[in-house]
Amino acid sequence: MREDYLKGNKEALSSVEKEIERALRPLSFEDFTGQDKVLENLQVFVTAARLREEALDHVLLHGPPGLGKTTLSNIVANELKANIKITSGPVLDKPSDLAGLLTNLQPFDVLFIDEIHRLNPIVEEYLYSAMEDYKIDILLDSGPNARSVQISLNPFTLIGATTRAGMLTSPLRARFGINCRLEYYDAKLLTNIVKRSAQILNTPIDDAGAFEIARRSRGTPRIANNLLRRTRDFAQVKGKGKITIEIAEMALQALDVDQNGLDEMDIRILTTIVEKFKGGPVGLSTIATACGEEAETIEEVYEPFLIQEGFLKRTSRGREATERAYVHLGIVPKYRTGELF
Ligand SMILES: Nc1ncnc2c1ncn2[C@@H]1O[C@H](COP(=O)(O)OP(=O)(O)OP(=O)(O)O)[C@@H](O)[C@H]1O
Ligand SMILES: [Mg+2]
Repeated sequence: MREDYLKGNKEALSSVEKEIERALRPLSFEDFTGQDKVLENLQVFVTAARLREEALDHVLLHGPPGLGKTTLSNIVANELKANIKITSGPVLDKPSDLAGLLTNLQPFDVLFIDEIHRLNPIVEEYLYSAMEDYKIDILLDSGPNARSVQISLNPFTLIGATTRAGMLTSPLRARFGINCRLEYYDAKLLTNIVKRSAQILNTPIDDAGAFEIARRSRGTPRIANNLLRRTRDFAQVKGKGKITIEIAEMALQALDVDQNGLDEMDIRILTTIVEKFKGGPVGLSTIATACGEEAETIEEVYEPFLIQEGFLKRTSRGREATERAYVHLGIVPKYRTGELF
């Protein structure tokens, strides 16, 4: 389930879990932990827009899954005291789908388009004039009577979220006045997030227990919250209800989350590169086939964290396992001779 969820397949969640996720989601800038720079900037831009009684400039949020893009979009709308309409790239099939949403926006509303890199090119082009001049062309009638009329929209803010900023076309990217990249969270920030969530879930937790979950959550609040919920189960069934370091360690081991927070697929990727491809360099699609995972998921979900933590290197010739990966896997680099790392 966790992989499904990380892939962005939110349908993989049961309704109870969706409910919990909603309860854990921060609603104001104040509630939101971390991403200080992004937050400070957004706060200034939101305040300025409100003072001038203008729509906030369009915002692009990008970064790996589960770091808070959707959460922040909702917060921005809240702080603007505006409504938010939520949709996603793959859902907007044709320009008329988008026109329907745009024409229903009230002044200064937020339109949130998730997975904006997956917009159909025709819809994307249609979005350009809406973003630039708050105007769109609508086609009336069809056949010989067809004519298009231009209509004005209320000023609005588009917030686009993507895990793949590199896949955005440059004309679309250029139309966002505010561009924010979310980074992985350090263990200290995640500890605060875990404690806050535990409090909302009415689960007692001590500092060491919270830190243990935090440092093994791949720098990602969504994973931290998921691990917290699973650990809570262990605390209830195997302990006395409180999450301690012993309970956290037991739960994380049972969940196959290792000491560095790497999970089974992370390990499979590293082991494959080391054992089947002599440590690399090896191409992404080859790794994907060997691991039985989609290349896109590896690139989007697993690789950024493995690179950031120094287990993997991306070179022009492909992916390479680093010395840290060998050490972590407990494997001596027997294939490599001469210039080691
Ligand atoms: N800074 C934060 N403080 C507290 N909780 C957070 C924070 N960021 C994210 N979360 C929690 O993590 C969960 C995932 O966040 P969110 O859905 O916003 O991620 P996302 O970046 O939109 O992910 P995806 O790319 O998969 O859509 C949320 O339910 C929220 O509760
Ligand atoms: Mg999201």
